[in-house]
Amino acid sequence: MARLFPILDLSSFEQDPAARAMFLRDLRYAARDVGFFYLDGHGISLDEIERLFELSRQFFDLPVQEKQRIEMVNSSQFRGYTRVAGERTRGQADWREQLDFGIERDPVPQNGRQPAWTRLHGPNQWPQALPQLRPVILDWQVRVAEVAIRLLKAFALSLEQPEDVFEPIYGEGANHRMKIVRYPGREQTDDDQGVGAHKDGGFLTLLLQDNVGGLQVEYDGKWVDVEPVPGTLVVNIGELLELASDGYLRATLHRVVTPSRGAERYSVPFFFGARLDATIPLLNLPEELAAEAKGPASDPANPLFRDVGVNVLKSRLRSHPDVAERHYPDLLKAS
Ligand SMILES: O=C(O)CCC(=O)C(=O)O
Ligand SMILES: [Fe+2]
Repeated sequence: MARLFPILDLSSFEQDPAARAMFLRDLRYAARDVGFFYLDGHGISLDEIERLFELSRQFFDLPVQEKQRIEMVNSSQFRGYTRVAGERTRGQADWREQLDFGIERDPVPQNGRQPAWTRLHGPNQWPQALPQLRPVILDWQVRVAEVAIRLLKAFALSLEQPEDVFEPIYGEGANHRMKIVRYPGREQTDDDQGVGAHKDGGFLTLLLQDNVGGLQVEYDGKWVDVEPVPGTLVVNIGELLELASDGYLRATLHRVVTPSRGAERYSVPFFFGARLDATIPLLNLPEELAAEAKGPASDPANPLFRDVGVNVLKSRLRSHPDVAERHYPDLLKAS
């Protein structure tokens, strides 16, 4: 049976013109028809992958008090630890624990005149009890951001745009977020919802999953398993790339089902986003592609803004109401 989610080899994009043309064609179909595919040939080694999983396991094995010392609610940048059921998707608790990171930088001093999203810049929270985690995460951020940029260039070409058409969104300080995630097994909950059905809000998501399985994508009205393929990253399109391509590229609904009894699942989603001060470009597609573009999906419950910072802050406030209440009460009052 043909695979619904193809495996694309990014290294063939950097080879001879024939291999490159084939890669671009496959990429366009994969991203348009299902919006999900596996990426191989990305240059990240199995050792790097294993090291990251090993440190994730060590982090989640820490005593709960250690994890709570860096709870996300301490951070106006939405960085840090979220306990099981601490995050919500469409109002329902997600049965997973996670540690969120963004770009490590100083906060922007506030004088009340900057846009609210400037408060999203700032430091991460690192676990004191596991100092080895920090260099591994910082390294992963660099490695995967590079892959995302190579891939965005390929997306641009596959849409018959100049290779650097997305440069304004990632040049000089792209913005991204990532997290390490643990889904506990069925013996700890009756709930199926590891994470509820959603689309990703950024540009591109590059996900590392272990070999347990549970990620599902909605295709043709059914939920289809994204089986683990060792060494690959699972790539999916975010809503802002869908918006930029006038719906030619699809942001697809996906979810994670709670692992079976006695199992647990680890994953590392990396959300490549645009600079917070960017405005999403609207691509001018050639006629034959424009004819196939469906227009971005519009969901009245989830309006999309072309101003990236506004969009990112909107979705962070919605996912983490405790952070919103502690650090953004001014915005909650206004809305
Ligand atoms: O853990 C996964 O496999 C996917 C998680 C996910 O979709 C997300 O965090 O946006
Ligand atoms: Fe997702």
